[in-house]
Amino acid sequence: FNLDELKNYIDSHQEDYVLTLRDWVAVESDSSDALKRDELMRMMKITENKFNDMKGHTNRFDIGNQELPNGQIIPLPVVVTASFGNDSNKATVCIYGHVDVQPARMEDGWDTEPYNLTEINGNLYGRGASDNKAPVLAWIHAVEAYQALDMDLPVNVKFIIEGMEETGSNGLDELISKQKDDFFSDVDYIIISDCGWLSRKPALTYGTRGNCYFFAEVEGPKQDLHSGVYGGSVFEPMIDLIGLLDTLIDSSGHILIPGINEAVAELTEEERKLYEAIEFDVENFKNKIGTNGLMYDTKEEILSHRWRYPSLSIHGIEGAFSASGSKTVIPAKVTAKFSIRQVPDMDPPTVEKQVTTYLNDMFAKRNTPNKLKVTMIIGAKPWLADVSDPLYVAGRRAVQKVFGVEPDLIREGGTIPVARTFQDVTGKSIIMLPIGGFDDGLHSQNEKMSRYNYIEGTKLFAAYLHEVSQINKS
Ligand SMILES: NCC(=O)N[C@@H](Cc1c[nH]cn1)C(=O)O
Ligand SMILES: [Zn+2]
Ligand SMILES: [Zn+2]
Repeated sequence: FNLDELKNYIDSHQEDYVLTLRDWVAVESDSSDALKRDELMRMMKITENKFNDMKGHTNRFDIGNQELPNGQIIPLPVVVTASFGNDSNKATVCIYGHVDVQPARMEDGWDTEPYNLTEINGNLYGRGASDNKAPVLAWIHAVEAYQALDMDLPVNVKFIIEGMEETGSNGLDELISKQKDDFFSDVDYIIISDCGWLSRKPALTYGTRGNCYFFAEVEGPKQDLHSGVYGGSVFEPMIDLIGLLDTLIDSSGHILIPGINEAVAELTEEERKLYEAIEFDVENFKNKIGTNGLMYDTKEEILSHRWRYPSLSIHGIEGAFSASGSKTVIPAKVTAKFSIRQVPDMDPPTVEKQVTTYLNDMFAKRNTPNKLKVTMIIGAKPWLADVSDPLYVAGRRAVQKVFGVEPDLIREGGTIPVARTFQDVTGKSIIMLPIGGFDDGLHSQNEKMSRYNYIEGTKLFAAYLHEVSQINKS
């Protein structure tokens, strides 16, 4: 095994890698927008074609349809799998990734066209650049490098790539269960690279939060009303909804729904010490966000509230007047979107009951004739791994060989819904091996992937395949 040869090959092909990323970012594979579904399908086809070009054994799984909140039925994008090698003397890794993206429009405040990959000062700006197109491509390029150099792949490599991650991985759980004794039968290890470092230092991620995502719809009069003509005599849906939202959380971030905080696993002294060792600059974090203050002062408090406590966020209100100008309207029907990040030992079905019961009780107290409908549209569980697992030992070795440092062991505040499913259904060890930067702006304006992280990340993945092959050999 000659890592230097692989590193040199990757360095000398970096322009090709950037061009491929440019092609992938140009596809508006936004899974949350039904109007972009054709683009998403095209992205799945591009992914499949790429694997076919590499002579992988590919498969496309139809996972059915999606029913939109308005009742419309649209097809879900296929899930693409590919296999490289099936030597029974080698371990088999399965790499999971997604090629759908969050929405992005120039009007949101991007400095460059979100779907036109633009390089500025070593950063590659574009929607989906870091989440998750560059990491998926880095894995593909790592395999391609072995192939191009005629080096035997140290492990058999399988890929499973989906197109609905950003909206909760619809249909994927069922597919994984169905494929347990088929596609997953020979898989030894699962690798996910859908997250980022915490600082400039490489990291290995051993936990993610889950997410319960709710719609709360308040419906009143049969149509929008003039606030001068009707204001003061009707119960306004928006006032009911805002009042209701105000009962969810207090100004210090304490969630007010009974049962939520009580379910959270106790913080142990051992776990608290883990946070102490991590490199994390609170001032830098604050400045990067561009805020004047944070809810907590210390590194330990901030990290634990990002990773191991639940948080409740209110995302928006559909049906509310939000355009520029000053329309004097009373909206007839409004739907709030909010979510609660899940941590051990919370349980999404229980959270669904707690939230629904609480909101219905609070709504009843308002004595309004309007109607409330609460729906949980995503119920993803948290995931936690054992950092002493050999996959993490291999991760440390690979990081040492490529970056020459010890990685931070971190958790992720975001959610990768499928992580827990992989764990529960396959029972295999899972590692999250991130290559994204701490400041990549995932889901935000000006998302980027640095050229450095993209290229060094490709080397890390190439090195990691070798390190995994060494498990159980020493
Ligand atoms: N890169 C992972 C990611 O961003 N995941 C989404 C998934 C999700 C959770 N609820 C709705 N979508 C995230 O927001 O964490
Ligand atoms: Zn992602
Ligand atoms: Zn995402």
